[in-house]
Amino acid sequence: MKIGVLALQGAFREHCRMLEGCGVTAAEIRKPEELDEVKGLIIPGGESTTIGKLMIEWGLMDKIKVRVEQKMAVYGTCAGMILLAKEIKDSSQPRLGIMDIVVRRNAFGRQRESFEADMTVPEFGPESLKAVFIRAPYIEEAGQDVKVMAKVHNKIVIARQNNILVTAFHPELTKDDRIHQYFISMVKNA
Ligand SMILES: NC(=O)CC[C@H](N)C(=O)O
Repeated sequence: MKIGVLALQGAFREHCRMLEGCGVTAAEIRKPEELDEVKGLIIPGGESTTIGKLMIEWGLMDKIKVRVEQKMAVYGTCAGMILLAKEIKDSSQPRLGIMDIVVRRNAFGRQRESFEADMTVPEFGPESLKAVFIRAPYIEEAGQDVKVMAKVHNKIVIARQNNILVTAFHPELTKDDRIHQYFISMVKNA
């Protein structure tokens, strides 16, 4: 099975490494036609304004939307989560806008530019998940069809809406591959 990682800007190499470690072939995606060869897509962390602009410039914005509507599984990390959100607080930046969530960018405040936190994810069992947050957003509101999977400091940081998964943090920067394993099972069942 082949999963794509949007490789325009940001932490895409780390996601590829993580997927390969899970026994899946990872493909860096830069052109719309490369999407035809993958069953799922990861949108990495980085700078959401830059990634959004490049998605339009490279002709990927509409094609990704159509593929997700056709049930391709997609997983957005941090900036990737921002790009999937229907509403971004105080911003009109380009986005896919396909998940029923309201996000706030750089939301944990200045002292919390970057931090680690442990969280419980009921789907993953009792062992807590350590996560790295870097100028992270959080989900301020989630629609009816959105399943909240974990919170940190009482803010939503993992959520799923059908074939769309998002995390406010960067699991590709840790050794714990449970989020990637979970996404791979979403791709298999899509
Ligand atoms: N680690 C990240 O992806 C940071 C996201 C970045 N702060 C943004 O708003 O796009």
